[in-house]
Amino acid sequence: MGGTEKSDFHRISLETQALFVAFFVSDFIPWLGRIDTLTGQPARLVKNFIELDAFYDQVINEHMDPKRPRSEHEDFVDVMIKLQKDLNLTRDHINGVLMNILLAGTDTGSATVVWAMTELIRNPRVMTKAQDEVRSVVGSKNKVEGSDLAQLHYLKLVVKETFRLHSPGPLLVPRETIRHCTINGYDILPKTLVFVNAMAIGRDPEYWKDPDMFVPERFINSEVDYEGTHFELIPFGAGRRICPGMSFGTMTVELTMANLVYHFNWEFPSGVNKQNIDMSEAPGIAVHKKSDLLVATKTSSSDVQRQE
Ligand code: HEM
Repeated sequence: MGGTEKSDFHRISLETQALFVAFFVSDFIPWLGRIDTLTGQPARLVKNFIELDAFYDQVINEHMDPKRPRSEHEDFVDVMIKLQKDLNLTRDHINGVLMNILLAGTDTGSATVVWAMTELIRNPRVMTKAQDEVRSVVGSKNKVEGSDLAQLHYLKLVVKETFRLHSPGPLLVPRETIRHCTINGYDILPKTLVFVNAMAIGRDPEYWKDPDMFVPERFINSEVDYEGTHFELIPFGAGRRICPGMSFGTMTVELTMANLVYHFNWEFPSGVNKQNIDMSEAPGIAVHKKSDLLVATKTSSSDVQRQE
């Protein structure tokens, strides 16, 4: 993809994110749906989906062009085109997978990396421990690879603690009840739209000691994981709509974090410190840090090794 396409996609996906959390009167009072039409919300939705489809079409067309320069590795669009006949895939299938990966699979991971870096810089003890682990496992290889991840036990706890405290998709995907049920004494009628607040659950003092503290060690000797069976930690949801990209997403975050702490020493730039750093969240389907994380790098890992 060229530079222009990337920025085009960024613009379109920002609009998609905005639409996910936009206010539609008809969500609350269905018979007043005309107000949405008057404010132009449905037209905005349609325009956004047309733009998304056009973008995916362009990517697929480029991949089908026989004159396209071959890259060393196939990407997932190449693979799907190759498998199209064998698996009976239509263009809509490829388009749908592209949408899943590009919309559901990128923003969540990037938001997690920013929150994890923020917590590491606020907690130098944790940062040093993670750095020591990564640097001792990777040594002078100069790059953390996927195969190193199995040995990065502490780094994995750092990512897990980030998922608990900063669940990137805090309200999961909305559910609709199919029958009457009672939760905590509240009657929930059939066809009620239900939101599960994974972030609030991850910070619930009934289940977590010092819930607002960033302490990756809390998971040592704990059987709680985020794979959808321990309901106190559900950053990827649970049940049949659980995130299908959980392993891929976790691995991407772990690998990115491992390389960031391996290569650089990080600190706050002058004027910013643990007390005054802005930890507020921006509204959106994936919750990003509201203000950009400003950081300074001190030395690279190669400098560190040279000093040793
Ligand atoms: C750090 C990374 C990620 C996080 C935290 C995350 C989180 C979530 C959450 C909370 C849900 C809603 C689950 C529910 O309501 O029970 C979800 C759904 C989904 N995620 Fe992820 N996700 C991540 C990465 C990915 C990746 C890499 C992909 C694709 C390659 C992906 C694809 C999807 C899809 C397609 C759904 C909708 C599933 C459905 O509704 O049936 N996600 N994700």
